[in-house]
Amino acid sequence: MDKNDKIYIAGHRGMVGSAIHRKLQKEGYSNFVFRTSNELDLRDQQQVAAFFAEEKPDIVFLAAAKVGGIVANNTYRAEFLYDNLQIQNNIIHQSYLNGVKKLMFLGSSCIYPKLAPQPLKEDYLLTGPLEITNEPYAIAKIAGIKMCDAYRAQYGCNYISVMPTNLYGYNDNYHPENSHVLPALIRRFHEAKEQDLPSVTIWGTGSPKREFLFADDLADACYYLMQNFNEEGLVNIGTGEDISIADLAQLVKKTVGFEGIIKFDTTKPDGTPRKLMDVSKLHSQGWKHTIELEEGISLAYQDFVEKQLVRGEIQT
Ligand SMILES: NC(=O)C1=CN([C@@H]2O[C@H](COP(=O)(O)OP(=O)(O)OC[C@H]3O[C@@H](n4cnc5c(N)ncnc54)[C@H](OP(=O)(O)O)[C@@H]3O)[C@@H](O)[C@H]2O)C=CC1
Ligand SMILES: C[C@H]1O[C@H](OP(=O)(O)OP(=O)(O)OC[C@H]2O[C@@H](n3cnc4c(=O)[nH]c(N)nc43)[C@H](O)[C@@H]2O)[C@@H](O)[C@@H](O)C1=O
Repeated sequence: MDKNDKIYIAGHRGMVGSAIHRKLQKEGYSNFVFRTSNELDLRDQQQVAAFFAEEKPDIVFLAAAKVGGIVANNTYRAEFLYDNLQIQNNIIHQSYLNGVKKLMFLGSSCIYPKLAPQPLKEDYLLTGPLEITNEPYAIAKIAGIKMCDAYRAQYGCNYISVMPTNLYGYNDNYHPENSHVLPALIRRFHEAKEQDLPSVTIWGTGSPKREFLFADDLADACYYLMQNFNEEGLVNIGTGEDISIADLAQLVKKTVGFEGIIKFDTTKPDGTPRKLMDVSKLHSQGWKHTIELEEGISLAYQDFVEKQLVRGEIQT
């Protein structure tokens, strides 16, 4: 990447896209092109073709997607498959037609088989059945990896794929039903404290384990790999450490300062029992995370409080 390259961050208002933007600004990049989903619907082939022909970006970060937690993935199965395939097909194909120098595709740890051995190595891709709650999303993400590899093999495009673990951070989605677990718990514990409630209920049994990476660490890794990684296949991005959902709830409870008890709603799905990333490929490339979970939850909670109380930006 050169300092005067024209950089298109698809999804620049989202949690990941905004973190990548902050990181690139910090590194001295300033030639950006952005479109919100209202200005450019990335599912629309003609709109995307016209945008690439007009703007001719040099570098693309593909961080736009239909994103959500376990219940959103399971409820809006059609949109998670259709929107994500459309968005990534349009961006990757138009990048090829318009001579984009390098593209990064963001997948997810849910591409791995539900019962794959732990930790999850990159070569476990397509070795077994997927977790059913997010199968449509995972199928779209797997197609994205294969699309980058196919354009590299046939046309020599330098398109790389990274697989982030579960993320959290600034600009997260705090929707009560559709969000991921960490923002959901931050909000629920905060509201319970505010309302002086005796208990907070979390979904599932509490026994599944998840790994969490702060979005600014992810952005740092994305920038690093954009400069140093030029191969087919995929690279996991995570911390290599996980925690049970019950223990995570205790951490959020402590950070928020809630004093009641925790209950479990076992009518809600647990999803994959465990999704611990093998990060040896990432570490061998020379990158490691810096923000540990407790610190990250504290930063995310401050951001939530500020957005909710000061700017009224949290969705209801
Ligand atoms: N959050 C997580 O835990 C994880 C996320 N990822 C991946 O990281 C990437 C970013 O996720 P994250 O930042 O969390 O998601 P967000 O929901 O925060 O942001 C997604 C962005 O995508 C844009 N977008 C969605 N649909 C369209 C559309 N039809 N046309 C144009 N833009 C659209 C939105 O734009 P606008 O704001 O303008 O509406 C939004 O800014 C995704 O690829 C996701 O799969 C991977 C692993 C975990
Ligand atoms: C990033 C990843 O995110 C999704 O997969 P997931 O890891 O299952 O994500 P999740 O954050 O929604 O849940 C994690 C765990 O936490 C439990 N849990 C408890 N209480 C709440 C709760 O209140 N909300 C949510 N969402 N989960 C809760 C929940 O039951 C589950 O056991 C994919 O669909 C896919 O999008 C993907 O790639």
